[in-house]
Amino acid sequence: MSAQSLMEPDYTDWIGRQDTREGGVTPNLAAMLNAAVSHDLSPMHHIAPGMVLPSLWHWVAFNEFVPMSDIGRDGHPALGGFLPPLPFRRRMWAGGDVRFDGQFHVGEKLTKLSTIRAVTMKEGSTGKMAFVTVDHVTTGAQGGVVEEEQNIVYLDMPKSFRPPKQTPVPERLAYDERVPMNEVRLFRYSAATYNAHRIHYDLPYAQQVEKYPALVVHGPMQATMAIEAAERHTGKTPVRFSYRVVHPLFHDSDMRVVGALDPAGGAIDIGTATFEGYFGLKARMEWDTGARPSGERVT
Ligand SMILES: C/C(=C\C(=O)SCCNC(=O)CCNC(=O)[C@H](O)C(C)(C)COP(=O)(O)OP(=O)(O)OC[C@H]1O[C@@H](n2cnc3c(N)ncnc32)[C@H](O)[C@@H]1OP(=O)(O)O)C(=O)O
Repeated sequence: MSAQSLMEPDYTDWIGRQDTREGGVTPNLAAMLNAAVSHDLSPMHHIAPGMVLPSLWHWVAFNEFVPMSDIGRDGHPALGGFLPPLPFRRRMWAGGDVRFDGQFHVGEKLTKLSTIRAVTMKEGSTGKMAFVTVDHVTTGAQGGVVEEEQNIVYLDMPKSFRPPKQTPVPERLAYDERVPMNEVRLFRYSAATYNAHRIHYDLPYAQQVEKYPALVVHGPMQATMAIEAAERHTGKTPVRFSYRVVHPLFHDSDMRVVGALDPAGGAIDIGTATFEGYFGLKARMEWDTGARPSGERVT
C-alpha cells in the first residue's frame, strides 16, 4: 500500500472523466422554473417557444432521471457513478464561474459535455471537506455556448449545526430587494430541477440527519435570482458570472437580493443575504465593455 493511500484516498483516476448529455428547456419546464423564481419585483415571463432563456435557466435543461435504486440516502444519485465515491455524505452546491457567449432559447436542443477537473481535500472552519470541480460546456443548436466551472462540496455529517463564518453585506448598495422564501418556493425549484435532495423539502431529514436548523435554500436558485436582479438593475447582458455560496440560507426567513455597482464599470458585485446582514451567495456579474472578462474570482 502506498503512503498516499494510507493518508487519504486517491481520486486521480476520476480526473478527466466525461459525460455528455442532450437536453433542452421545453415551454412546460420553463413555466415551472418561471413560477419558482419569480416574485413581486421580478414578475413571471410570458413563456413561448423560441423565447430567449434567462441567464442560468439552462441549469434545468439536463435534469437527471435515475432509477430509485440508484438514489443515496440524501435523495441525490449515489456517489460512485459520475462523481467519485468520496468518504463524505453531506453535499452542498459551493460555487462556480460561468462564461456566456450568445443565448439559448426555449425549445432549443442543448448539449452538455461535463468533465471532472479536480477533487481537492480541504479543511475549513466547519471541518474536513472535499471539493469536486466539474467543467461543463453547454452548446445550443443555434450557436450559443456557456462554459462553466461548478464546485460541489462534500462534508461530514455534523453532530450539530456548525455555521461557517459570516461575510457582512456592505452598507452602500445599489439595490436591496426582499424575496419571500418558504417551503413552496423550495418545492417548486426542486420540482423544476428534478432535484430530490432532501435538505430542500424533508424537514425531519434536514434537521435530524444533516443538522440544519431548517430547510436549505438551493444555491442555484439563489444564483438565478441574483443574476436576474443584476440584469434588471443594470440593463446589461452578462458575459461572466462567478459566485460562491458562503453561508446556507433557510426557508423560514425571507431572502435579500442585493447589488453594489463597481465604480470602475463593467461589473456589479451581487448576492443574496439575510436580514441579519450577511451573504448567502456572493457573486460578481461582468458584462461586455469591449475588454476581455477579468480573471477575478469571488472568494
Ligand atoms: C442544489 C444542491 C445543493 C444546494 O443547493 S446546498 C445549498 C447551497 N450551498 C450552501 O448553502 C453552501 C454554504 N456554504 C457553506 O456552508 C460554507 O461556505 C462551506 C462550503 C461549508 C465552507 O465553509 P468553511 O467555513 O468550512 O470553509 P472556509 O471558508 O474555512 O474555507 C476552507 C477552504 O475551502 C475553500 N472554500 C470555501 N468555500 C468555498 C466555495 N464556496 N467554493 C470553493 N472553495 C471554497 C476556501 O477557499 C478554503 O480554501 P483554502 O485553499 O484557502 O484552504 C445540490 O446538491 O445539487
